[in-house]
Amino acid sequence: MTADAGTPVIETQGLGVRVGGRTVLQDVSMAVAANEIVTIVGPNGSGKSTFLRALIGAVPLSAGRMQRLPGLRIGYVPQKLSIDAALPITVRRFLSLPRRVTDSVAGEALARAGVPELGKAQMADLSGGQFQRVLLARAILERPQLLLLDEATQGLDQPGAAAFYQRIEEVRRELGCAIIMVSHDLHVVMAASDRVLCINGHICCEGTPEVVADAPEYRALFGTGTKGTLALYRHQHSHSHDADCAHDHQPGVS
Ligand SMILES: Nc1ncnc2c1ncn2[C@@H]1O[C@H](COP(=O)(O)OP(=O)(O)OP(=O)(O)O)[C@@H](O)[C@H]1O
Repeated sequence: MTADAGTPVIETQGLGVRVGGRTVLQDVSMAVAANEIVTIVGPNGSGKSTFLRALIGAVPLSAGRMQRLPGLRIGYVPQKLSIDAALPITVRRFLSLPRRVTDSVAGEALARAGVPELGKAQMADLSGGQFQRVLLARAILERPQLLLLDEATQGLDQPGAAAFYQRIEEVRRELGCAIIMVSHDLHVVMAASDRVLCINGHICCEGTPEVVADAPEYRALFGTGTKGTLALYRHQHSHSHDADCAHDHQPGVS
């Protein structure tokens, strides 16, 4: 099914998640419309990956509600996926795990991900950028209505990351899907996003990239110059939190 523009494909109200007895996320309310690209930024350990995992149903909610379009097809590119280098497996076979797909479906997904030539390559032989493209191809095999990407450009150099995000825009255009992505490549991602959510256990601020870049809460986290990644690790958190927000606010903690 397709979503009307304006109908959220996914929505959370007062979402809370506890992991290992700690509140990792609280009171997260957001909605993402069809065809929208939303980026989630926040310091290490602020709950970004946990939020994506909650959206796909991999971690239970401890509070609040989540609503998805009925039968919503979701594609997910995880932050890490390790494949045993000793295990010979081609890209084509990898795309058929865990569910077998036809050659035409696999070929179309690889083409959309920008790596049509890689079907016969061994997974272990791929470069970091090629590997990420193959993960993207796997996530879009079933033409998702919502695509979630968790730091999909980790380990790529800046041109590689920029090319990847450009491809994401094309995928959005071709499939008409909504996209939620977590990224540390602030400057690149901010340009590619319709909306940014800044999360630190809760939503600190949100809006268009321009609005968020100017928000005091964002500046408290990332510094006044958008020097991107470096500022992220110099996390100086100044605004107050509710007592139940157990995030420890240590820079560099993941
Ligand atoms: N399986 C788990 N068991 C215990 N604690 C966890 C687990 N998963 C996440 N956490 C904790 O939850 C908090 C949020 O983690 P999460 O991975 O969501 O943060 P993040 O914002 O994605 O961080 P990063 O930018 O480093 O990837 C962290 O304090 C982390 O230690």
